[in-house]
Amino acid sequence: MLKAEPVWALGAMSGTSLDGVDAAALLTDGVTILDFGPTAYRPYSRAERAVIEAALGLWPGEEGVETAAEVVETAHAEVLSDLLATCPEAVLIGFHGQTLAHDPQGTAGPRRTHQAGDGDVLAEVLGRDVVWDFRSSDVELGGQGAPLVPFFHFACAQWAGLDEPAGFLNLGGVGNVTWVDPRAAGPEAPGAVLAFDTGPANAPIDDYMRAAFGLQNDAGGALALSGRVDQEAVTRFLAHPFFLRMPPKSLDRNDFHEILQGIVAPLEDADALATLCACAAAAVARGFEHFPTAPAALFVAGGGRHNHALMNELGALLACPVTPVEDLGLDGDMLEAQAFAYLAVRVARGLPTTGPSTTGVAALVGGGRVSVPQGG
Ligand SMILES: Nc1ncnc2c1ncn2[C@@H]1O[C@H](COP(=O)(O)OP(=O)(O)OP(=O)(O)O)[C@@H](O)[C@H]1O
Ligand SMILES: CC(=O)N[C@H]1[C@@H]2OC[C@@H](O2)[C@@H](O)[C@@H]1O[C@H](C)C(=O)O
Repeated sequence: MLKAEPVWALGAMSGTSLDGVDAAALLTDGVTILDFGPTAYRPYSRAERAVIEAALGLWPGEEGVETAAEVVETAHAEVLSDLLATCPEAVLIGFHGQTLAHDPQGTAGPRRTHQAGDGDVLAEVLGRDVVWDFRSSDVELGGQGAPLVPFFHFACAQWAGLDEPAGFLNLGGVGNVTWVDPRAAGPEAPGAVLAFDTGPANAPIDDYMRAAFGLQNDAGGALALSGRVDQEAVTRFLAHPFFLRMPPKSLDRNDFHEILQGIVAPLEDADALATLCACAAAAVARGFEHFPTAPAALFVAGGGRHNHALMNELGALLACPVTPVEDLGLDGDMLEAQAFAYLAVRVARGLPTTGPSTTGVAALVGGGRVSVPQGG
């Protein structure tokens, strides 16, 4: 087990938007953020993305999973060895892997979650201890297995010197939000955080752009900004049973695929995109109803903060200021990668990574397996 001294760790995240791997270095003792280090990004090629996409919804042992895992491992080995070259002092690596399937409710079989990529392989290639499989034990113990970033959001709030409750929103493929009270003693203290997935965010927007135009995304939300929101469709979207559930709650990438397909089908392109942005923002606003107190501000990370239509919708719906996490001095493209560096150190120190207020697990849980390089 690591001592309580700060160490440099690397973290890597391959998110639900399937765009690529984010990696970042962090100096931490697993409680406090002491410094942010270099970052790196490695996009998936079209062919790699297609392999991963074909494996979405699959569980270990099913055909296609092994090939997807190899793509994930190769991309991570590349980006993490580049990052190690710029931060050789890193002693530990947090490796999330790629979620292929997530069913913590057990709606289609046993309750389970599946992240592709083997930590043993990366430990061997990179010559460092690798912490991975962060979600399984939480799900086995009755939790949602997601979101995992909330304890790091708490550390970010303290690092930024916030002194009243605030929200941290991640707009990735899926959205997740953390209400944080930075005055609490630590992230695991009662009342420190409340977190849950909010709903779909960029994934349906990207899927639409790919199908309609062969593009990766609606850059800056430009097309959505020229469209008109179908408010009646947003109301239909909000009738989805997910919004009736109390947190904790989490989502798989395509959980809203069918309903959103139905919503956009009759609309013109620009109106469809404007409506998808309005749905993502309305889902966040619904989430606010669960917060213990009104947050002083909502700080937004993830690629969706670059989508001005989405950010405008959020600003219009929420009573508090909505701003990118850059306003706190944080890097909104790397927050999740940094979170997995932070969580890796917590695992190595035997500290919990999730709890009743983040995943709904009955007690605090330290998720994650540690792979040690052979002979290391
Ligand atoms: N300039 C931009 N304009 C619009 N959308 C953007 C822009 N830049 C990135 N995005 C979108 O942001 C997403 C990537 O963000 P991010 O890396 O935060 O997601 P992720 O980590 O893959 O997903 P998740 O957090 O759900 O796991 C993609 O859907 C991408 O299309
Ligand atoms: C199962 C899974 O991989 N969920 C992702 C996804 O992407 C955003 C949201 O849904 C969040 O719950 C989670 O990722 C972040 C890193 C988390 O666990 O905090």
